Amino acid sequence: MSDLLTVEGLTLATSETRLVEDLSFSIAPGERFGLIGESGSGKSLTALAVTGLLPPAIRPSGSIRLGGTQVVGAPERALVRLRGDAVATVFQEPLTALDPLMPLGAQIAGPVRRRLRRSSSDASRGAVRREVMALLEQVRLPEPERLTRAYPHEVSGGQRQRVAIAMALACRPRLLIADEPTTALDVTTQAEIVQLINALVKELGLGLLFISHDLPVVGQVAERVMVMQQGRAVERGSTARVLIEPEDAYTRRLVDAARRFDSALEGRP
Ligand SMILES: Nc1ncnc2c1ncn2[C@@H]1O[C@H](COP(=O)(O)OP(=O)(O)OP(=O)(O)O)[C@@H](O)[C@H]1O
Repeated sequence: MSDLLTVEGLTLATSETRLVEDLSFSIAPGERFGLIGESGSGKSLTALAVTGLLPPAIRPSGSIRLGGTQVVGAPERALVRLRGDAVATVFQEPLTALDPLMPLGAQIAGPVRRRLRRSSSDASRGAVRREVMALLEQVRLPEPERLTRAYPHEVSGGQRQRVAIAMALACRPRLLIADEPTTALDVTTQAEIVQLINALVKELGLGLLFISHDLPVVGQVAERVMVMQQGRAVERGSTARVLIEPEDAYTRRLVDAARRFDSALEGRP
C-alpha cells in the first residue's frame, strides 16, 4: 500500500540558519507515528511544513508528498484543498483553533458545511446539524445540545480540546496531526484526550502524526517513532525498541530523564 505521507530530504531554513535538516520519514494509511524531541528541536515546524503553513520567512526544500500531492512549492489553492481533505491538525492550545466569539456548534458547522458543499452533498441546515451532533458524539462530549450553544470560555479545557478534535475530524482527513495536544491540560484530562485520539484514529483508520516532548505519552499512542534533536533525526524505530533500548545517546538521555521523573513521582530513589 502506498504511503499517506512521505517526507524526503526535508530541510527548513531561514536566510540565516537551517532549522530542520535532511529529514525523511513516512506514514502509511492507518499508521500511528510519533515525533519526539525537546523544545526547539523542529517538531512543530515539520508539522507546519506538511500542511504548507510555514511562516513566510522559512523556506522548505526537499519533498513532502501528502496523499499523492507534492506540498513543497505547491500553489496555495492546492494546499487549501489538501488541508480540507487529506490532513487536519489539532494544536496544543485549543483556544488557538477556536473563535472566542462564536458558539461551538457554529464553529464545528463551518468545516462540515464546506466539506458537504465540496462533495456536492446536501448542505442544508438540517444535514449540517445532524453531522455536528454526530461529531460531538464521536468525541464523547456529553450534553451536545448545550455544547452547541456554549462559547469556548464556557467549557473546560478538555472539552475545548474535544471540540477542536471534532473540528479536525469534520473535514474527514486521512491524516491527523496532533501537535502536543495534551500539553496544556491537567494530567487526568491529558490521559482522556490521549485515549480519545487513540480510539478515534483506530475507529476511523486514520494515519496519525503525534508530536510530543513527553515520551510516555508518545509510547501510549505511536507504533513507530522518530527522535529529533536540533532539527535532525537522531533515532527511529518501533516505539517499544526506542523507548526500552535506545541506541542514540540523546534518546538515552530523554528516556533516562522520563524514568527519573516517573520514579520521583512514585517516591522511588
Ligand atoms: N518564524 C520563525 N522564524 C525563525 N525561527 C523560527 C521560527 N519559528 C520557529 N523557529 C525556530 O525553529 C526551531 C524549531 O522550532 P519548533 O517550534 O519546530 O520546535 P519544537 O520542537 O516544536 O519545539 P516546541 O515543542 O517548543 O514547540 C527553534 O529554534 C525555533 O526558535
